[in-house]
Amino acid sequence: MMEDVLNIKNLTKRYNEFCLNSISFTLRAGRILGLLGSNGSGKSTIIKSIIGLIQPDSGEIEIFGKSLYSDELWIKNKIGYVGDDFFYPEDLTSASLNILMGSVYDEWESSKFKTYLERYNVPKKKQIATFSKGMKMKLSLSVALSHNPDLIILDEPTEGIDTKDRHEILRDLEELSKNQYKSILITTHHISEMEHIIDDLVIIEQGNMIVTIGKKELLESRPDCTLETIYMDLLK
Ligand SMILES: Nc1ncnc2c1ncn2[C@@H]1O[C@H](COP(=O)(O)OP(=O)(O)OP(=O)(O)O)[C@@H](O)[C@H]1O
Repeated sequence: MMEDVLNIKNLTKRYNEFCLNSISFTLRAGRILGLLGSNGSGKSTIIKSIIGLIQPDSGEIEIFGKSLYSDELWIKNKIGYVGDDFFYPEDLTSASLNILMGSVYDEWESSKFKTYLERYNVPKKKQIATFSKGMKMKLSLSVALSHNPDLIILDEPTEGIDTKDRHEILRDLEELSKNQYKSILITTHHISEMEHIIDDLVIIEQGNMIVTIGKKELLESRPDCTLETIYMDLLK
């Protein structure tokens, strides 16, 4: 039986006019799960709840069979996260960040970080404060992939990144899941670009769960359609 890496049960969070309404899904080991939904449907709210950046009103979040709050430090080491929030000290360079991260993460791999910086064309000696949006995203991704996380959580990780590097990143994610058995939760608005790497889907709309399903099963239900077409139809 495949191991459950992430188990979300009845996750609920209410803001004034928005309600994330009892969301449940599972991410299994070695799989890539695409979390899809329109702008404002609640994807980042789910992701920020999983990594503990926001406090949900109710529901359960289990990571590797443990409650999110039971062993926060252990779980933080196990998760690589990239989102629109940038946490790193901007007066540093990528090279000095490499040293700092060695004291933050138990399994920091300095040489792996250097390899990612080179592969994604991230400057090493430039001050992070002067980085472009795309450079910051690629730096966050390089950090997230360099401390040996078993669960990788990516909130629109290819936003603002040029075509060549986007393809490089998608290839790396596929390799991490297929060859290294890492589990990946990813949100995107670029379904056709991600289609080939995604194994499972969770589709939400206005805070409500539409479907959680395997990609293969979904494509087989509409043999002549692309994932994007099926997705658009589901939102109607
Ligand atoms: N701190 C907050 N206070 C009040 N409302 C919020 C807050 N954060 C998010 N929301 C609202 O919650 C809803 C869901 O937002 P969320 O960022 O989760 O959507 P999303 O699916 O990630 O959107 P996008 O695709 O545009 O990134 C939106 O209506 C948003 O305005």
